[in-house]
Amino acid sequence: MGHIQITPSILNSDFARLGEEVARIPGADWVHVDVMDNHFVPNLTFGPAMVEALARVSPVPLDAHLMIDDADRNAPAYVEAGCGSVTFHVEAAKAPVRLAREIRAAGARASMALKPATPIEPYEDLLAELDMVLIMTVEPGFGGQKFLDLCLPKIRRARALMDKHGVETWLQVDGGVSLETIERCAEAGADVFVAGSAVYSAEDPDAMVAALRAKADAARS
Ligand SMILES: O=C(CO)[C@@H](O)[C@H](O)COP(=O)(O)O
Ligand SMILES: [Co+2]
Repeated sequence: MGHIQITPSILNSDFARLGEEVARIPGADWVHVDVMDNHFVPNLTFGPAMVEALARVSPVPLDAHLMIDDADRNAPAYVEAGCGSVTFHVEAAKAPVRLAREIRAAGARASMALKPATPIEPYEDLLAELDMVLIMTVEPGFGGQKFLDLCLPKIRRARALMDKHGVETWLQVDGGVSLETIERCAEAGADVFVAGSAVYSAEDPDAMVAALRAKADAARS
């Protein structure tokens, strides 16, 4: 299991001041950018040009979460835009192994996301091809939703499969992660934590990043 990492989502930040919003979280490990196309999910956010502009000013690397159809064709643009990590949804990819290899070859970390109803077991043999697996703990599309406890067993099963195969793949959780829920995720085996509304509704977002990290670290020991 890797060290604890916190990746705040800018989905609930002020889109009119994105450069300033990312400057408020210098203590984060990554900035999580939720890319939505109004097809894979019923919401629309950023495209590659916007992400490229953000990558130029962000104090930490970008962790792109692509909630878009036809991931095979559309994901490589986000590596080119300067993201350090690119996550595609397996439900939107026709050839996930080829896509993961393409993302890695282009110089980014390759990651695969699963919606709450998508099982991890069919993808056991893909783990070595991936730098990270993202387990959604809400239905993708919007920030500020309630954490789904029903996803915790899948986090445990994913960690067990990673241990069984001896891979270094990170395990990210995304959706409803807060001071109330992060310990449960860390105990289940997650090591990378997305937090959107918890960070950007806090008076001091960087202090919230530190508080989330401390809770996850404590849950580990
Ligand atoms: O991918 C998504 C939503 O689809 C997430 O990244 C959320 O935007 C995180 O926000 P909170 O649930 O933490 O408010
Ligand atoms: Co996300």
